[in-house]
Parts: sequence; structure tokens; C-alpha cells
Amino acid sequence: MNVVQVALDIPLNRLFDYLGDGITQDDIGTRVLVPFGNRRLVGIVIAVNTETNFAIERLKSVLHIYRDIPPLSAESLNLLQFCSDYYCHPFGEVIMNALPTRMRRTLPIPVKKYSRFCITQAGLQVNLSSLPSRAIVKRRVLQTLQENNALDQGEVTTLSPTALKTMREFVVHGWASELESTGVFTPPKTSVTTSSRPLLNEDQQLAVTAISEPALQTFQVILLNGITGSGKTEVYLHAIENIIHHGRQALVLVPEINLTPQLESVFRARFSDICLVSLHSGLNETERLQNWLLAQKGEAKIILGTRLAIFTPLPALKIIIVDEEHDSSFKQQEGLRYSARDVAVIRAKQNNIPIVLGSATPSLESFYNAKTGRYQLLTLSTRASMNAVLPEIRCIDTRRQKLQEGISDPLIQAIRNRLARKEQSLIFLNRRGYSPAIYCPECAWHSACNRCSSTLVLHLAERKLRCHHCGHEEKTPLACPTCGNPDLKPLGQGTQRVETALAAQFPDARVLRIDRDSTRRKHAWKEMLQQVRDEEVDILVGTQMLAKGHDFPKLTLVGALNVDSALYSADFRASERLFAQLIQVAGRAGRAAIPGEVLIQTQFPDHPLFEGLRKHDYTAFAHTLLTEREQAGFPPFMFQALLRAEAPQLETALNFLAQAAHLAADLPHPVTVYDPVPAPMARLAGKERAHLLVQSQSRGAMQSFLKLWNEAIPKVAKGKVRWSLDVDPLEF
Ligand SMILES: Nc1ncnc2c1ncn2[C@@H]1O[C@H](COP(=O)(O)OP(=O)(O)OP(=O)(O)O)[C@@H](O)[C@H]1O
Ligand SMILES: [Zn+2]
Repeated sequence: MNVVQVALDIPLNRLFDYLGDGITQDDIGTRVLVPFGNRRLVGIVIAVNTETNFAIERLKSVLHIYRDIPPLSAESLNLLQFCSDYYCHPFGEVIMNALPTRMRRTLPIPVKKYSRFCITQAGLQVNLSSLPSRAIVKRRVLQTLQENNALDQGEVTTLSPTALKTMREFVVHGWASELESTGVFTPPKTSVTTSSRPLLNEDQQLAVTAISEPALQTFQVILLNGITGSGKTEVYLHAIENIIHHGRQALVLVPEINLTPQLESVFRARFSDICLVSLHSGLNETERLQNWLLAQKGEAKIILGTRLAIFTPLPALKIIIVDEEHDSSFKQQEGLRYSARDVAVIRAKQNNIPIVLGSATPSLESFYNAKTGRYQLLTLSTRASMNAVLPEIRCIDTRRQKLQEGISDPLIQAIRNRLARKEQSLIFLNRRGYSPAIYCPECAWHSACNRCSSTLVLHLAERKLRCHHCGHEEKTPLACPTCGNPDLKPLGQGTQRVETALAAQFPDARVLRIDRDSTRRKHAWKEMLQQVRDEEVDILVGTQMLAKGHDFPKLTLVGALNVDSALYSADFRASERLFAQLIQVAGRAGRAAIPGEVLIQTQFPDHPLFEGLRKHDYTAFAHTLLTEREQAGFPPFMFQALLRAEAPQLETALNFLAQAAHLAADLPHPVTVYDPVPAPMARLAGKERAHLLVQSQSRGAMQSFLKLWNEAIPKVAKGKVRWSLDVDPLEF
């Protein structure tokens, strides 16, 4: 009887032994059902041995092995093992969370039967013109079958809703024969027409050649630093086109696919005869499973997905592309706190293939790697579209302006000019709601969340106060809860307030607000983007949702409000993020023939960040930041890890961290251990939070240290403390 070692979704970093009758080495990577305490769990076979360290007679048996789909490959298991080790997270949890939800369930994956239709001799001899011209579907189905000889059920149904019925009639007629096939699903084929391809400009051509060079089809990281509108997408498309034959696969990671629905259509249009699947959280369980399986079987050649797609098994992976590589959404902020971009680089290395990291504003980590020669830097320095130039960026000094509802006169005037010229304006502000808080001018009371260290945001239309961190909401009070003053005032501006103000200022203009509140309804976001493109909107008010990757040819003015808090923030990454965000949002203006203008309202127009921004000089700004980081001893010159703790009482969390710091001091590795401190957001959803930072100049030393520390910490984690390690943290 074999002993099977199984990884389970359990917060313990170990495997569990079971007896497995008939389970062999070939089953490594296969799902099994096993008893665990009084539960039954699905896990993955990691090893099959003949011995165990436990008393063999006490081992329980595997209840069921699911051979419904192929096992996870050794390549996948290696990548997941790497993540478990690097991020100090239990292997079983890492594996199980990388799988589509349906595969974690105890139910087997439904294996569908599907039909394949083949043309018969009789069918081949039918003359299409002998069919009545009214019989459109019949003609189309027969013609397609004659041209292709055989069609899958899925392909037939894309021809017309009644095509399958027609095909069955052909079978009865003897024109086609039907074969039943079992497979998990039929691959969907797209039915869009192939789009025209612009001629690459010189920069783009150089980039494509550098990426596709046959001699370089080994591991190399290419940092593609292309300004907004420089045609990075076109470079990706060509690079993929150059490798996507002989069954090879390409993986494209994007920050938030729902934010850029047109990207998927661009890819589909270009690769209309190639099976392309997307993988993101907007899909339902069945769709996600289906796409994942197509990728695993090698049928899907292009996989377009968000961070979770990095773990998809891909047997013929030949290139990875990470678009907007600087985007913080590649980092997961709970559970396994991995960075999909960093894991992608590791995966490319394990597979010995090239990886392209693209951005107009690369992360300082990647920029530094390019500077030190570890990554190859490719630059696209002009806008791709004819006549499109970068917009002019100027600051409006708000110390010298009287603001109306947060908006300055020069900005109002600029909007008015656009309205007169029938062009569009975008007002960018990263705060949804009407105002970030309400306050009492008499006693200085303000609306605060009881459960979090944050304010309650006013949502005026619904007369609600809402916490954007824990979701708590309550009715707007009619009077001040402390002094009874009925005259409460909104404090600061949110998108709703700016929308209202602009609608009052320009009663004839069509104002559209785009933020997470206004796009909650299904399809709302897509419809709104269409409205903007159809020029049914004059003024857009929106959050960062609007900043990324959109092409609005009529948009010529961008106004940015409320940017100052990031300039002097305690978070050392705040200015890097602000710069990236402003470059992105500025990048929406002037993408077609009409030049654009960007106006930024600030009290600090002389800040070096604006200096770099005005010149569109990411490189100079990045160098300034790197110098600062080096002096301060921050990443990318240091490697960091954060031990996070939360407890009902702050003291409990801090005590735990103090003990963990003691443990750390006794370990033999050169890391700096800082003092435990309350988190910047010290209270969240009723829990007090604190953390402890450790730093090292060497990634290797940090990794050896973390391994030991992670094993030691459970000894001091008593009572109601919840803790987790965050390796390479992005948020504090
Ligand atoms: N060689 C080319 N000739 C003409 N137009 C091009 C060329 N390459 C790309 N374009 C067009 O230029 C526009 C901008 O390209 P794209 O969206 O890829 O830019 P980007 O670098 O991804 O910018 P962003 O970072 O702002 O998303 C698109 O409309 C694209 O079709
Ligand atoms: Zn709250």
C-alpha cells in the first residue's frame, strides 16, 4: 500500500500522509478527497512513498482520487513551492488558492460530452446554389462544413442560434456524420474580423526585434518604458505574433481587466483565429474553470488575465508580458501576499523564456534593475499615432486662487473653452462620495468611523455616511451629535460634490461621473465608456478608474484636484505613486490630432515632482527618487518584510510584536529589526493593528532569516493575536 503525501488548504506548513490504494507517482498533482478530523477535504497529491514517519496502521485512506482532469505539472508545483517558501505561506494554502474555486470542491468536474460533425461524401457533393436562397442558415452551415471538413459543436453554435438543429438535419440527410467526444469543454472560437495593423514606427520595431530575436528566446527581463500613447500594446501584439505558432502559449498580465474592456477586444481582433481566454475575478466559477482548463490543456494559446492568472498551468508557455508593471494591484494584500509581477519574473526564469514588463512609469524596483543592467531597457519616446503630442502640463497655484467648491477660476475657464470648441474635459480626483466627512462648525465634531481610524464619507443622494474601509454605514444626522447644532457642513470634496458643482456652473453641459459608485450596475462601466467615445459627454468627473489605458480622441483637457496629500506623506512610496497616477491621467489628453492640456491644482507648485511632470521626464524624477531612497535606506536598496499583527487591544498586538522582535534578535542573520509600531491605519473593522519592520541589504540573508523566524513566531503568538508576514510589502 502506498503512502500519499497530500497538500491541504490548512494554515500549517506541512503535508499530510494517507494510504492510497492504486495511487502512483503518475498521480502527483492530482486532486484527492481525504478525511481530516471530522471533515472531508480536497487536496493535491505531492508525493507517493512506501514509508511514513507515522504509525502506518493509524493512517487513514484517501477516499477518492479525481482523475477527471490532468494533474498539475511539476512546473506548476515548483512555482507554487517557490511562492510558499519566498512569501512564508503554507504550501497547501498556496496551491489550493491558486486553483479555480470549482476545483477545490468535493464534487467532480462535470465532464461534458460534445459532438463533432464531419462532412460525408454526399455532403461534399451538394452544390450550395442548389439550396433555396432563403435558407440562409442552411447555406452558411453547409458552406462552413464543406470548407473545414469537420466542426465542433461549439463552432457550429457560433454560426447561428439554429445552426445545431440544421446540422442534425444534415446528419439525418446523410450529409454529415456525428461523432461523440468526451472532453471537458469545446474551445470557444472568436468570430471577430481581423483588424488592420498599423505600420510599426522605428522605436516599436526596435523593441519588437529585441524581444523576438531568436537567440534571445531564453530568460531575459525586458523593461519596456514607453510614454503614454506610445503604442506599447502594438509591441506586445507583434511580440506575441512572432512566437505564437507550433502550439506555443503567451501569458499577458494586466492590472484590472474590467477597467480596460477594450484591451481584450484589441487582442481578440488581432488573433481572431487563435483560442484566447481571459482569467479574472469578473468571471463566474464555470467560466473561470473552463478557461483555466483550456489553458492547462494547451488549447488556449493566449491567456489574458489579472494577477491570479500567473498561477495558471501553461504547458507551452513561451513569453510573459506584464502591462502597467508598476501597478499596485499586482500585489495581493491578504492571504498569500504575493506580487504577480515578481512571481512572473521567477516563472520566466524557471521556464527559461523572455518576459516583458511594460509601463510609462516603471516601478523604482524595475527601473533600478534596468539601471544596474539586470533588466534590458527598451524605450518608446514618442506618441505612436500621427500628430499626437504629449499634453502641456501646468500647475495652478491654489494659494493665489479663490476656490469655488474646490475648483479654481483658471480651471473653470479652461473647461469653458473646451465646451465652446466641443471638446471633452476630464476632472480627476481620487475620492468618491460627496465629501470625505461632515463637521460641526460650532464644536468641531466630525464624522468618524467607530470601527476604523477613518472618517465617514458623506453620500448625499442617499443621505448616508459610509466608511470606505469597513463598509459601515449610517443615516446622516440631522444635527451635531455633541452640541445639537443643526447646521452641519461637508468637509472637502469628493467626486459627487465636484459633479454637482460643475453641473451648476455649466447648466448646458453634459456631466458624467465615473467612479466605483456610479459603475456598480453591471455593464454600466462599458456603457459609460461608449458614451464618452460617442461624444455624448462634455465633462467627465472621475477617479483613477479613468486614468488607465483609455483612448478618448476628443479629450483635450485634464484637471487634477486634491493631489497635495501625497506630496508630503509618511508613506515613502506616495510620491512615486502620485507621479505615476498623474502621468497616466495626463496621458488621456491629446491622444489624437488635437493637442491636450493638463492643469494640476496644488499649493506646492515648486515641488520637484511637478518639475519632472511638466517635462514629462520620468527618468529624471526616478533618478531623484532613487537618490532619496538610497540615502534613507529604503527599497530598492533594501529588502523589507513586515510582521503584521491585529488584536482586539492594541497592547496585545504590540506585546506580541515585541516578543517576536526578541526572537528575531537571537537569530543569526544580518537583518535590522525595528520597533513595533501601531499601523498608520491603527484601527480597522474593530481590530487594532500594529506592525514590525525588518530590513536587510541582502535578499538571501532576508530569506534565510524569514524561514527561521516564521517557524519561531507561533511560539509567542498567544491569545487573540492574528499575525501574518508580508514580504516586500507595498502598503504599511
Ligand atoms: N505604429 C503605429 N502607427 C499608428 N498608430 C499606432 C501605432 N502603434 C500604435 N498606434 C495607436 O496609438 C494609440 C496608442 O497606443 P497604445 O494604446 O498601445 O499606447 P500605450 O503605449 O499602451 O499607452 P498608455 O500607456 O497610455 O495605455 C492606439 O490608438 C494605437 O492604435
Ligand atoms: Zn470603518
